[in-house]
Amino acid sequence: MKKALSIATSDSGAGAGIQADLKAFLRCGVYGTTALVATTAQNTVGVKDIFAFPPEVAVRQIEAVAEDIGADAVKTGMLFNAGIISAVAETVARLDLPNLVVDPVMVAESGAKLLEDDAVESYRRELFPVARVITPNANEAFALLGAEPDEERIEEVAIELHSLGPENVVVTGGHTDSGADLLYDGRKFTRIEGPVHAGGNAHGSGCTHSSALASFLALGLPVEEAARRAREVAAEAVQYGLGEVGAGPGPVHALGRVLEEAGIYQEVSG
Ligand SMILES: Nc1ncnc2c1ncn2[C@@H]1O[C@H](COP(=O)(O)OP(=O)(O)OP(=O)(O)O)[C@@H](O)[C@H]1O
Ligand SMILES: Cc1ncc(CO)c(N)n1
Repeated sequence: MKKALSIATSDSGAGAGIQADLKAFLRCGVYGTTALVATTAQNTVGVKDIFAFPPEVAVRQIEAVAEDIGADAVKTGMLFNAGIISAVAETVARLDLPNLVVDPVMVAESGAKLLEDDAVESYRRELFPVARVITPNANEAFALLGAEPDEERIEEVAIELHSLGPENVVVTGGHTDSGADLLYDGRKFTRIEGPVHAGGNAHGSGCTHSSALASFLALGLPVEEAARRAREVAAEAVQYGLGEVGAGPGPVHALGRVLEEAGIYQEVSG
């Protein structure tokens, strides 16, 4: 079985964060491991508290996973501060871990800030240069460049982000009118279209997408095919989103369709 490592933060409500990552890994058929860098006291309504661990906590977990289990791909989610981002970048490079997908999580669906202001520079200088793919959503793509959101300029922004060093940029479009993701590989743009599911139970869609992308890279797919399949998995997780869980936007359900096809969806979700 191929393996994927998530370096990210806990969401106590388990819709996003490291919990969403493990569900997405399972959905995609890879063995998921985790390095927890911080924890949130969070539910579907909002983020009440954030507790970050010292960077060494991340380093030791990544080393433990790498020396025994290994990783065919790695994804990073919420890393919260500059110290953690630097430590993760150094460790992933030192251990030569392949297929790094960086999801530069900045703001929660509920509006809470999930990244300290001075940490943006660490993403730009330290983590993006070692990434195979970065997956900002449209708002994050502009914020990473200190620019105001303007959908007309999305291609320019992808080019500018690519110049910071990642091999590929996927700007996710969950919050745009078209709902399309945009891949830029340094030469050409590819629009990744697909169904848009209304309903608003999309808490964790970004985490699910970046984990699915890492999974498909771990399985050996080329980036474009991995990005297409990742959008399908994320969209399907939104389609099966669990409105009945919590009072806020419900968590995505990465395994919804798989459970339905197995005939056990009602027992689990009903
Ligand atoms: N309503 C939707 N219908 C179909 N696909 C969606 C929908 N919302 C998001 N997606 C897909 O989910 C993936 C993540 O996109 P999005 O832009 O929402 O990420 P994000 O904003 O980082 O997520 P999060 O809200 O978890 O932080 C993308 O592939 C996107 O196309
Ligand atoms: C822990 C965590 N990671 C990522 C997100 C982004 O959705 C979130 N809300 N919480």
